[in-house]
Amino acid sequence: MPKTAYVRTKPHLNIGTMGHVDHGKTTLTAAITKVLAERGTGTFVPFDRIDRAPEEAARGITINIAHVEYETDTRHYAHIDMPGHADYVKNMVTGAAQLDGAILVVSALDGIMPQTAEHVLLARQVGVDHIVVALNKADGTGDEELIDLVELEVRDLLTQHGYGGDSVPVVRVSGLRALEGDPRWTASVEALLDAVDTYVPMPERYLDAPFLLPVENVLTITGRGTVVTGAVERGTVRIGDRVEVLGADLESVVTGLETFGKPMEEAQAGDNVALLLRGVPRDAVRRGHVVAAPGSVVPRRRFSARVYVLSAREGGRTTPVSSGYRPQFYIRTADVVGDIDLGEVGVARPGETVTVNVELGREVPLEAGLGFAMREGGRTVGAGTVTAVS
Ligand SMILES: Nc1nc2c(ncn2[C@@H]2O[C@H](COP(=O)(O)OP(=O)(O)OP(=O)(O)O)[C@@H](O)[C@H]2O)c(=O)[nH]1
Ligand SMILES: [Mg+2]
Repeated sequence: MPKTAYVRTKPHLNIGTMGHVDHGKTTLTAAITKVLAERGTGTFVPFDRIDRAPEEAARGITINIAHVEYETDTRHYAHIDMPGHADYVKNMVTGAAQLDGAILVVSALDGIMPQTAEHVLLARQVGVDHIVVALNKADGTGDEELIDLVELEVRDLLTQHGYGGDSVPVVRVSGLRALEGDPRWTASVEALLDAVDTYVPMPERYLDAPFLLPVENVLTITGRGTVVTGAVERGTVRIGDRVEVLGADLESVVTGLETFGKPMEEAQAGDNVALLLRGVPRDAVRRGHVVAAPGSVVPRRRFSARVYVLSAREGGRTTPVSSGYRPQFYIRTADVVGDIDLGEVGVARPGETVTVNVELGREVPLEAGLGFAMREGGRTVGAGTVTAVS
């Protein structure tokens, strides 16, 4: 049976759930789909369809990012549910790099925890401009004053990272009770969705720019070929278009185009899509590669940047970094090692902001203004913005 084509009736945005492990992101994601399925604008995706890898089920945590799709009255959303566990921050960054807005899930019982703060910092760095807060597990405490304190704490954290914490919507919800169908908490999830609809603006989409898509994932469809997925950063692409895969150093032709299993004629900036690429071996393409209009971007290795070195209190290093330091750089969906040159200053202490020159281990598409995070040994050690590419 032919699949039903995607019909673009509402503006499309990419959002997602982030926050500390076990604060209820996946439960809330399932609850959102349930509430909207009951309204008739979505399909219910149960918890175990979101955390569906055997290891996720066994350990009771999210490891991989998962995508679900739904509509509110005014918008079509792709929603990425991200892992909160400290070991999978890498996957969280890949998810966050595709978002137009994020739902920060904070357990009202626990308040801010290390990955709450780390995710806010990383979201800021990879270009998420709007956050809505879900104070989750609000069913679990009879103490409203305690929740008030958590709310103040979260607003403060957001302000520290440039999100204007005073004006960010903070909605008290219970994903679990909403999932169980409790009317009070179903209403709380509806209130959260209304906040997302009204607070997260439709971003400017650069439709006229040359096509560019950072690769999030690579799959094989037996008998058809290699598929890459991700959110289109700019431009448009149609079946039959020639594209270049930067990182794999090959050219190909788009022979299929889908969003959430629905075929489309043309994908445009913001769309979360799967591209079928002709003649591309599965092993040639990886997360972090970039699919682009041929010749439209020249990948580079060297750039200068302003970098903030996280303090120990923020989970960063306790000792200074000096020239020759080689952390991993998280740029769009890529993570690539890079060598830091601090010039005459020579060292940077935790808590300082410095100008650095970087030489990456491989070429990636770079441009001034691009944000990135630096990580080492499983923790985030710095956050920066590209100032010039050389
Ligand atoms: N009381 C209460 N418990 C909740 C609520 N939401 C989630 N939980 C419970 O909290 C635990 C963790 O929920 P998850 O949804 O897996 O949390 P998560 O944030 O997705 O966890 P990671 O993805 O591993 O970071 C589960 O036992 C849930 O049943 C809620 O609103 N109220
Ligand atoms: Mg989860």
